[in-house]
Amino acid sequence: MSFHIGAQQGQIASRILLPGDPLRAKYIAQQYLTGAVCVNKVRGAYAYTGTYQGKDITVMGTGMGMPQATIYFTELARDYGTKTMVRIGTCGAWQPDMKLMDIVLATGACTMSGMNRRIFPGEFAPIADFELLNTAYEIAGQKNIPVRPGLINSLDAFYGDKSDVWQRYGVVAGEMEGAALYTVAARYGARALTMLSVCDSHYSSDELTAEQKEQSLDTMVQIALDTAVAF
Ligand SMILES: O=P(O)(O)O[C@H]1O[C@H](CO)[C@@H](O)[C@H]1O
Ligand SMILES: O=c1cc[nH]c(=O)[nH]1
Repeated sequence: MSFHIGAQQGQIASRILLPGDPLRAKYIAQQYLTGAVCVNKVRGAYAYTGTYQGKDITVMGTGMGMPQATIYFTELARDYGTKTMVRIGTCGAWQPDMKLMDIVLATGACTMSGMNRRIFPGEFAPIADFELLNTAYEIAGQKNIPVRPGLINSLDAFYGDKSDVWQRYGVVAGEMEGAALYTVAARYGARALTMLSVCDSHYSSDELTAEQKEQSLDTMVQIALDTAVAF
């Protein structure tokens, strides 16, 4: 057990998928994992461990925002020795040519979050692990699934006032955890990637429902599973 996770040592796999939504984790475990066992229920941050293509894998919900998610990222890497961490989140589209369900591979994460300055004593540049990123890109290509590699912005405030400066600098999406994942992974020697599915847009009123965010992100999930078990 760690301070916030009830799983015993050995019950968390070295590779893990990390949705924000714990019910997305439950859906993925039920749909894709063989022999899935729920290994954490503390605070509703459900974690399930099973196998995919014969390899151990865990999927765990980390909640919304960097203060909460950072607790889980840290305890998973530091206390359970997790080495391959793939966030599978939702995001807002920040470029006009993007639509619902488009998949982003976050090459790096801009952030103005206080969290990153508290984890690292300065201005760390949070970037994806290149091999993980490249593997996800290649797997998507093999499946003929278009993906958009690019910079994201990890925000503290979902409802903050928006500036268009990020869009002008080519940032493709906004979400709330990726920068912290990349920084924590660097701190503990894990590899990390953030993959995102577009659930709303700056340029239209289209948005996914809660149920769709839970149970219809299969295209991204399948790329993430195939990527994670390559490590
Ligand atoms: O769908 P998840 O993975 O939670 O990701 C995004 O959705 C939440 C906000 O609606 C934030 O956690 C944001 O990062
Ligand atoms: O616009 C959005 C959509 C999902 N998650 C975010 O953080 N922002």
